[in-house]
Amino acid sequence: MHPRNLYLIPPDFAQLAESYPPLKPFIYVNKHGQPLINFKDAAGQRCLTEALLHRDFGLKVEIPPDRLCPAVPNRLNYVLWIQDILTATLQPESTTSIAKGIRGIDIGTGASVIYPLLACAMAPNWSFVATEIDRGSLIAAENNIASNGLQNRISPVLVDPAGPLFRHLFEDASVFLECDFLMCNPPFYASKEEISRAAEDKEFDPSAVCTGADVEMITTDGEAGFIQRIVHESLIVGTHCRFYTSLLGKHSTIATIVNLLRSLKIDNYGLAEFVQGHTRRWGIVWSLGEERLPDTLVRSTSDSLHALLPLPNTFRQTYPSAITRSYQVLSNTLKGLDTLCHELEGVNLNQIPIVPESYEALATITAQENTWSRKARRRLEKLRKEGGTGIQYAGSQPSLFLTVRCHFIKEANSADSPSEIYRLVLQATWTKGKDRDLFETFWSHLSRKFLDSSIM
Ligand SMILES: C[S@@+](CC[C@H](N)C(=O)[O-])C[C@H]1O[C@@H](n2cnc3c(N)ncnc32)[C@H](O)[C@@H]1O
Repeated sequence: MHPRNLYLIPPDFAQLAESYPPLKPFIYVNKHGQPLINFKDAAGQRCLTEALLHRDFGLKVEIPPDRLCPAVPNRLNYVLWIQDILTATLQPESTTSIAKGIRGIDIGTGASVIYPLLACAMAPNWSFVATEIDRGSLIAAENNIASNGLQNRISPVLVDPAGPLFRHLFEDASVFLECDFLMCNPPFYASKEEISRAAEDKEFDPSAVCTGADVEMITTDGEAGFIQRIVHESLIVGTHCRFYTSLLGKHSTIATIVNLLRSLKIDNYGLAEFVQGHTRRWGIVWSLGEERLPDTLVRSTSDSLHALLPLPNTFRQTYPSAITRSYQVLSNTLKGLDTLCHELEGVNLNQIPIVPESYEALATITAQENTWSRKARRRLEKLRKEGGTGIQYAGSQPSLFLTVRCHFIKEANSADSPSEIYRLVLQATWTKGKDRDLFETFWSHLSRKFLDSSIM
């Protein structure tokens, strides 16, 4: 579960019913005296969702009995993950700054409008376009939006099931031209037969009754086909949307979508795993822009995803603590690459500081091109000898953005020296750019300089 999920500790149902009395009839006490809810009772499930949204988010929501009842804790995992992605990549110069607000699209919002309502309840500057093909669900969604006074922040849109999923929204200036993210909890199945098979295999939520109507659960090409359509439309919309995301309910879908992204040369993607009780879901995100996603958010540690993960955006190397000159090595290396822009914070050390863990040198670096390879340095040298002033980059955008951090970590030493020693950690994080080779060659150059200094 997401570490910021309110439901890391399961709710006390008796207390919840006190704050939302309509829940009381659905509570029973088990033989250990524990108040519980029967998740196989659809009315009880619905009332629980309404109670949690009411007590924890101040939302008034009515879910029609014949439509999908969303489980709040797992819907919250997905919203929190998107919040993390946006927080980690929000650039001051971003076209959709905090002042303008965060704008998202929810594909297939359902009667509960669960994602837009949760997100808007948590963040006052978020707004949504929420699409739906089912007129009944859309009417219920409109009522839920109005009950919460969110008509000016959530715009429900009825879309044609045979038409595009979202690309047309970008052609219609009355909706919007730019957005920060797209999210979707797609229909899982390709047919009724698949639903029956999944029920036999107990693939989904074995402990809860599924309240979804066919229109909500079934789509012609199934979950994978639906997300493939999102990928193909994202190629058309491009960077008008910063991050495309989707929830995945089937493990087999992950490889299908990752392979599609790889075949389209989209390397800026990531995967997360959300575990909630018996339910396991995955999140996929990709971007056609330059903002690189932090490994902590998109390189899930789950073994089952290992082969499908993107390449890392952070490299780390440790060195003997003898490199007290880390700041100096970093500073000299950066100065030596004269066309590179950098800002360096930290202090020059002559010895290991008294509190080594508190030491940190930080550099923010941008580069227009490779000035560190042997070939590039020879070229610059030649230009200089010919009397030129070096390469002029006036007005051109940097192609590489990264941060470098040096700090110390404590390590218990081996038996021959029981005392604790410190090692220096050099870490580089790629934050923006399209050219992985530029980042990786810079890292090789920098880490080699540190290695050379540690053996001197
Ligand atoms: C699994 S439900 C998710 C509902 C809600 N977002 C939630 O998480 O509880 C999928 C939803 O997508 C809708 N849907 C199916 N095809 C769609 C399409 N082409 N465009 C927009 N919505 C669609 C269904 O009607 C349904 O409401």
